[in-house]
Amino acid sequence: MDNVDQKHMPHKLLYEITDGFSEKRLLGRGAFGAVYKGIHKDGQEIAVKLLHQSMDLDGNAFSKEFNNLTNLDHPNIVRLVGYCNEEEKLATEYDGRTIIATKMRRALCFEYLPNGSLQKHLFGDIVRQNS
Ligand SMILES: Nc1ncnc2c1ncn2[C@@H]1O[C@H](COP(=O)(O)OP(=O)(O)OP(=O)(O)O)[C@@H](O)[C@H]1O
Repeated sequence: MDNVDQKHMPHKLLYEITDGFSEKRLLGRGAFGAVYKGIHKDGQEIAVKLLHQSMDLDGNAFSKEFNNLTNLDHPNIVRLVGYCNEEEKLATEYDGRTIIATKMRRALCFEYLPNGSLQKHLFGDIVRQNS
C-alpha cells in the first residue's frame, strides 16, 4: 500500500478544524476516545479520533499501532489519513508542590464517512430479501 497520504497532523491544526473539539462536532465515542468531525480550510472532511489521555501506551507502542493501521488496505476498513503524536510539558500543582507533567496529545485521523456510507462500509451492499 502506498502510504504517501498519511501524515503528521499537529494538535493545533486538529483543534482548529474541530472547532476546539466541540460537542457539536462530536461524531461518537468509542473505547479509545471521542471522534470529532474535522473540516479543513479547503472543505475536506475527516474524522479525528482523540485518544484517551489515560491510555497506557508509550510513544513506541503508539507508532507501532499507527504502522499496523497504515498497512491495512481493505475496502471495508476506513482509511487512515493522518496522526498526531505530541507531548506537552505543563507545570501543575500536585500534593502542594509544583511539578512538571507530560500531557499526551494523540489522535488518529480517518477519512470521514457520512452515516449512509459508514453503514455501507461496515456491512457492504447487502440487499435483504424477504422469502
Ligand atoms: N471515519 C468515521 N467517519 C464518521 N464517523 C465515524 C468515523 N469513525 C468513527 N465514527 C463515529 O464515532 C463513533 C465511535 O467510533 P470508534 O471507532 O471510536 O468506536 P467504535 O466503533 O464504537 O469501536 P471501539 O469502541 O471498539 O473503538 C462511531 O460509532 C461513529 O459514529
